[in-house]
Amino acid sequence: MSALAQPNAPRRAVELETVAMTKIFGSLVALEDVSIHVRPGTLHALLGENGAGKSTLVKCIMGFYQPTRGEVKIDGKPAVIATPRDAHAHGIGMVYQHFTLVPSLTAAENLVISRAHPPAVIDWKKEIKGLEAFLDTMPFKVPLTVPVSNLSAGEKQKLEILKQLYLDQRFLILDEPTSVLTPGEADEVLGLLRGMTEAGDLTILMISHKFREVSAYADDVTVLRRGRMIGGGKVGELSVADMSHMMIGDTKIRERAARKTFTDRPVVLEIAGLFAEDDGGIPAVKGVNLKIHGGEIVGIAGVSGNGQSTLIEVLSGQREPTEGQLFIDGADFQPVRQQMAKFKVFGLPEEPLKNAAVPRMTVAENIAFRTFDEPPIASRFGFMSPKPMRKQARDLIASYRVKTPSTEEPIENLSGGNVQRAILARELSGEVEVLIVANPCFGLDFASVSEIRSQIMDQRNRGAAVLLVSEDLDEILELADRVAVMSGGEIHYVRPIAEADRASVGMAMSGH
Ligand SMILES: Nc1ncnc2c1ncn2[C@@H]1O[C@H](COP(=O)(O)OP(=O)(O)OP(=O)(O)O)[C@@H](O)[C@H]1O
Repeated sequence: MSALAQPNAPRRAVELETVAMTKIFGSLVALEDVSIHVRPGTLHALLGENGAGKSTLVKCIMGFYQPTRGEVKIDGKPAVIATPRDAHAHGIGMVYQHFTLVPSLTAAENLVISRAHPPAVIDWKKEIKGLEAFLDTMPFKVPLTVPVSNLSAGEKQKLEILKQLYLDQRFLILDEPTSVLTPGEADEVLGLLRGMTEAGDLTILMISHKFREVSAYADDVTVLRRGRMIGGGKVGELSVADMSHMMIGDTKIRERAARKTFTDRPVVLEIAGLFAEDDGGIPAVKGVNLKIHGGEIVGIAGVSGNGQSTLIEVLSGQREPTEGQLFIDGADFQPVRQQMAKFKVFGLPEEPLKNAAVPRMTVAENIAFRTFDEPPIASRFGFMSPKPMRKQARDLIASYRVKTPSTEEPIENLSGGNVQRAILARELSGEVEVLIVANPCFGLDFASVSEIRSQIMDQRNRGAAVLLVSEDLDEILELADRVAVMSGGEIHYVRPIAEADRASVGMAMSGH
């Protein structure tokens, strides 16, 4: 039945259970006998370290994967979910970490085309009226007639959620829904969703790595570890320490080294008068000048979509600038492989599986990628030598706690967080003079966040010049020596960390 067919009789919150859900990939048991019960009208958090099986569980619920064993029950009855379409028919929808809206279309257009059977000829007057009536029943509002590309990240995320509600999905799976939002937006969105669950209009299963949000907004929690359900219960009866212990057991979290003081810090990386365009040929970086010293972390804060991605693409050689120059130690620098090796430039771009890995190649090959033509991996005659390569990969996998069945697994089969760890292992393990990282902890569990931030600080303390682009203001305030804010493709605000407070950085982020 279409969403608009019964505008006055929306579905109520759905109850969902998984019964002994098991998923085996080759020799890897990704999920084993996981039985969770998500009560109707509750917000249920799903916690677990990277690779614990959270995505596999929700993909089985959504019909992207067929479980090896086990079943899904909806409102107490076994449900056949062979495809995502079946899941939608049962009222189950999913909101992903990344946006799925068409940027050039308006919110209204996006909503109408998302219907399973949009009309061949659309009566926009009638549709807008219908949409306004629908929005009146919702706790969120978004502008209907503005192209989605002009909406803020918070508005886009609200629209993604609204789209599911418009399609009458009453069980929403949210995959780290707040990772692209500012803390204020995150509280607003979660608060409104919580209101809907309390009213009995919606049930939510939320994958999260943020204890603060779980404690503040979730009713119940389930914790997965190595594919098994390790614990859970009512959030009100569990402390953060209880939940983190369930997630990682007795694994020790590495303490961050203190910030070393340097007496002399020469300029290492200089960005001079840089201009660049985005994919659509629109100016995205407009005259950026920045000098980064050895032993210094400069954090670039900003709301996503203000030119940071384009800047990172230029610095990592993925995009040609239209104007401007880069220097390292005063010498002209072109970000091509040979010069990156010469100047010891390393980094982590956004979406590392796409931009920093060869998805079908093995974990060992991907970890060796930057060093495959150097001894001991390359032999004297230039052939790759698999034994030292595997040994090096095994050592790095162990020290960066990358979860993979073996060094020979295609890297695309690793969980998102583990791909990130594998690439960081490759990039941080050598001698680094310049480190350029974009959202290095995006999607990582708390133990890995702590580990990766420690590694970044270690490189700084060893004298590397670090450019850290992050949408997470807390990350910047925690790591950076200086804060720069990028807004509308320009950098106007640059302050030493001691003079930067959250309010003034926030103002600069919003373009003031
Ligand atoms: N298509 C696949 N083929 C082989 N192994 C897979 C596949 N998908 C997932 N895995 C493995 O299953 C395990 C669980 O992965 P999953 O993506 O469910 O973890 P996760 O808890 O969602 O992690 P993250 O927080 O990093 O997203 C991992 O070891 C992963 O490598």
